[in-house]
Amino acid sequence: MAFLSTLLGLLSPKALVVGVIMGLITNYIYHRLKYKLPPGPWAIPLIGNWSIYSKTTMHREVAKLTDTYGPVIRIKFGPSDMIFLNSTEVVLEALVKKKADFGSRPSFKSAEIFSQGGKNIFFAPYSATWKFQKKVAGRALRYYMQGMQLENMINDVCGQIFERISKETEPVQINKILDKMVIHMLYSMCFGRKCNLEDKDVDRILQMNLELLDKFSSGFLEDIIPGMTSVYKTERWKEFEKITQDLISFLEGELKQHKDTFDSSNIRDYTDSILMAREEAETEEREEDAAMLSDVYIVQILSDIFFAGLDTTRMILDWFLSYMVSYPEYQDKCQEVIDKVLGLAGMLKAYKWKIFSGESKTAAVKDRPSLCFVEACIMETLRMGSVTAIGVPHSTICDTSVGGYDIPKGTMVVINHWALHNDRHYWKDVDTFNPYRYLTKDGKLDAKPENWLPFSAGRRVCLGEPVAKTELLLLASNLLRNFRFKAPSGEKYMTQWKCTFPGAEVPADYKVVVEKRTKD
Ligand code: HEM
Repeated sequence: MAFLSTLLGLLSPKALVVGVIMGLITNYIYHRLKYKLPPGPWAIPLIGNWSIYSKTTMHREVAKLTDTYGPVIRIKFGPSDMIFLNSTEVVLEALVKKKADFGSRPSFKSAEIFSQGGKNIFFAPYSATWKFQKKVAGRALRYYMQGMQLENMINDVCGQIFERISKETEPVQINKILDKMVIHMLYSMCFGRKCNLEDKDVDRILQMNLELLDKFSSGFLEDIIPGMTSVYKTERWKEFEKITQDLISFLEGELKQHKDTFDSSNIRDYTDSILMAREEAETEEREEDAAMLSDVYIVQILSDIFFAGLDTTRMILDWFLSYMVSYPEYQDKCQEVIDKVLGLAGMLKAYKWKIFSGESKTAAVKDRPSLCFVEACIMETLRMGSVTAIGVPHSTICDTSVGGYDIPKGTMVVINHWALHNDRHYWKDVDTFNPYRYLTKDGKLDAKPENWLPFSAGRRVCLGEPVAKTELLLLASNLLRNFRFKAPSGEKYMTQWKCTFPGAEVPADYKVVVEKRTKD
């Protein structure tokens, strides 16, 4: 009886609160004594450094702190640690030298919903399934890039979009047209459809994606408070779940159509390439591999390619054109190089002619070595136009260290690409757009600068890097070959930036005058 009353006494609310607080304090002291954690600014208990992590410009805020704290900085995200790596030295130590230590992803409730429980590549924890999926997805992309499929698809999309651009007689907000161009390109690539600008399904997907960014990219309380969605679902959360489910249903529909018409002797697109990998695993009785390519995993691989490629590519193209308008001398130089390689033929005629004759007068992969100046402009755009300023957060799979500090297992680690790309000690005239940074004296591409890391590095390096670089070069070359982009008359245009969601800088709204360079 006395034992029971003691136990009940221990469980009284007052005792519970005291117990929890004591537990937290003990855990905090243990943590601080066991680990030499990186330094960082003072944080409000439990809430953390709200004034930093709630800002869309947190990459710039944290970069400012490096003078005080050095390149490894600890920010409190709610009650959890968030470690920012702000120099190439510590980024490469973590991602390349320490190999898998920093190779996982933190778990967020919203990411879990989007990835159907971590089944995509983007948000998946470091695991055998993630490794296998990344390998299969990478092989399928390489397969797709062989031969003429990619070029044909880009030429088809350019042909149709350019016809539309050429009708613009007033200053136009070009990013809307670029968005359409990129979504049609990805749609053709993933699902093999010939580009049709009137296709309402494609517009709907773009709209849903923009809505997701617009309404939800500011983040969720549900990601900070564990278990919140099990107790209460806000209207905002329910709306997020609905749009996400609509996007997943769209991908499921495409997968079903492909399964129904799949023919391994005729691989039509990226979806077929992944289905082919599954068929191979089944034929060779690799049951575990086939299970990792079940329908839900394939849907998520498609989601990776579609959505990881969409925003990054359309935003970088937007930056590219804004820099071409701000620096007309570089636009001139690009056009001189492009004209030399491709000749100055009739634009729309060239596309029609190509369709009839089967020959191409548009930018091709084989032209790449001759288009170094355009590629250097794209590299500089990727440095200055910070569309993935804080990349995708990493998480540690074991107790490890970086820059002389301990990083406990399960800590969130952020790569501050913006800090690397805007390091005044590394880049001369850091705020000036200068493609010559990447070129040798004789105009060839030089070795990649150490601080240039837009696609990240190591185990989690961007899966789409090779395809993104090729697409961007071909799209940019085709655009500049056919049009001259200018600031509306009399205006001196200089690129300004704004942040649409945390870590994603895009050009502030601008309009351009489009002049056709070629005759119809
Ligand atoms: C301008 C274009 C692009 C940029 C700047 C970019 C940048 C990035 C960055 C910074 C990451 C995070 C890497 C890390 O965690 O350290 C990433 C991851 C990823 N990207 Fe890209 N990306 C681009 C285009 C693409 C395209 C076109 C695709 C698909 C074809 C793609 C697919 C992915 C995937 C699947 C991941 C996750 C990789 C993993 O978690 O293992 N990206 N990208």
